[in-house]
Amino acid sequence: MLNCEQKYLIAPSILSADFARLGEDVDKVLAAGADVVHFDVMDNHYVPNLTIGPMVCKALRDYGIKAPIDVHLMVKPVDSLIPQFAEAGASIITFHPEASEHIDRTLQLIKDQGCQAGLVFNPATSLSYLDHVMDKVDVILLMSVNPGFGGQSFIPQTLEKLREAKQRIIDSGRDIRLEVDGGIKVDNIAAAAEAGADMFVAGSAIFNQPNYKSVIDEMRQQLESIK
Ligand SMILES: O=C(CO)[C@@H](O)[C@H](O)COP(=O)(O)O
Repeated sequence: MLNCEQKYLIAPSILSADFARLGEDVDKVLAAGADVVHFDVMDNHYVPNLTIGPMVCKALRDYGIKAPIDVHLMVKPVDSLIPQFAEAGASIITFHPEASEHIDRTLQLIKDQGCQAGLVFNPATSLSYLDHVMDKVDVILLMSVNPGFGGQSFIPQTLEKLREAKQRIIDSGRDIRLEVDGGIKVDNIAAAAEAGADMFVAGSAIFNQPNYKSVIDEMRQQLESIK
C-alpha cells in the first residue's frame, strides 16, 4: 500500500524499462530511490499499444519486488482483469472511467480484492466522473499526455486540471493521492507539485538515463524547493 507519511512519491513507469531484464531494472530503480512501481497495462483496444499483464506483475513479486505496484489499466472492459491483478500482487489498481460500464462497481471490486482504487483522467476527460465516487477513490491519476506511449511531451493545460482535482480532494476531506503521468521531467515536476500533484509517474525521464539515482535525486531536489 502507499506510504501516507511521505509527502511526495516517485513512481517510475516500467513502460520505459528494459523488458529483457525487468526484475533487475526494477530493483535498480527502487535502489536508486523510487517509491512505487508504475505498471502500464495496454490492450491495443482502449489504447493503440500492447504491453504486459498479470503474469508479469506476479513475476516481479516472485522475483522479490516488495514496493507498491501501481497498476494503470488502459484496457476495456476492465472488470475481469481486476481479480487477476490483485492475485498477482497489485497494490493499487486504477482504470479509466470511459472503460467501465459501472464505475462505482469497478471501484468496489478493486477494494473488495484488497487493493487501493483510483480513476484515471485523459487530457480530454472531465473530472465530473468523480462527482459521486469520491468516497471510494484512494488515487486520482491525471494523464498529462494522451495514453498509449511513453516519451510524449507534458500537456501544460494539465496544471489547471491538477488544481481543480486538488480542490475536489480538499473539499472531500479525504486522504486521496493526486498522481500525474506523462512527460514528467526534472524541469516540470515542481510545477506539477505546485498545482497539487503528490505522486509523479516518470518513464523516459528516468529509464532513458544511465544513472537513475541522479535523476530521482534531482526530482526530489526540485520538490524540496517548493516545500
Ligand atoms: O501511461 C503512460 C502512457 O500511456 C505513461 O505511464 C508513460 O509511460 C509515461 O512515460 P513518460 O511520458 O514519462 O516517458
